[in-house]
Amino acid sequence: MKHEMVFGLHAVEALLQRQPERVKELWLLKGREDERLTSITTLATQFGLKPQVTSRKVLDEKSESTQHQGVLARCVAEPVKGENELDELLDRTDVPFLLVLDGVTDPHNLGACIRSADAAGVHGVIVPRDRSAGLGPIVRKVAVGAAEAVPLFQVTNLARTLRHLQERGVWIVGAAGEATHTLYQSKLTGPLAIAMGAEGKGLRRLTREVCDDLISIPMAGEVSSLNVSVATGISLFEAVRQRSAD
Ligand SMILES: C[S@@+](CC[C@H](N)C(=O)[O-])C[C@H]1O[C@@H](n2cnc3c(N)ncnc32)[C@H](O)[C@@H]1O
Repeated sequence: MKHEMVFGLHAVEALLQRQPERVKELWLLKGREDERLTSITTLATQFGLKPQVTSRKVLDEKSESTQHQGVLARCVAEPVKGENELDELLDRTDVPFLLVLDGVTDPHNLGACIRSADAAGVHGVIVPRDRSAGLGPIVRKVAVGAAEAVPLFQVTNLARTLRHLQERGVWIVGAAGEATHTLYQSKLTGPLAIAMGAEGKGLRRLTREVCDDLISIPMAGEVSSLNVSVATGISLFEAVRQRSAD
């Protein structure tokens, strides 16, 4: 059975709240006492887990990071969700609201996008299997628990998946700085997927061609583009605004 490390206060707490059965070992930093750690200890104890108190050096080594915030869990790796699980989500969701990330490779950006997706009420995030950061410990830590809440679907051929979404009635809107009309002029109600491009290259040509609509976020200053996680937050919350007024 494959295992993975999850660290960070929010990520480990969310894991214990949502999927405690996956957690096999839990380490806490010696000498660190605060409300959050107490809550994690209480949750762990409820599920029969005995946290091991250890030094910063051991936590750094085990997590291969210094960003663990004094909390580290070893857990059974989650099976990767793909096209079939995405179809199941569509079957059970009346008005799907999806986020597509076309090759976001920086785990901090992916984590921040998942965090915004959770806050906006997105039902699922879709990424290409080969050209994206996976759900590693940094992504989970940056997503502060959202990675345990919002499903991530890793698909083999993104353009094919987008066409399949269209066949199932989902409207695909791509965000691209050079689009001639803006996010605020676009219709973001109904079954919807918003597609964002990669940090360097933006949306790939095939992805762009599949989109039903391309929108830009107006830029007033000198720089030509926003960070992808910032653009994701702006786009998702414009959709939330339109969807709640609908
Ligand atoms: C850092 S940008 C990529 C910039 C890239 N040079 C390009 O030409 O698209 C990453 C992604 O964020 C989104 N984005 C950033 N700024 C945007 C804007 N002003 N309007 C629409 N989308 C934007 C797009 O999806 C873009 O592909």
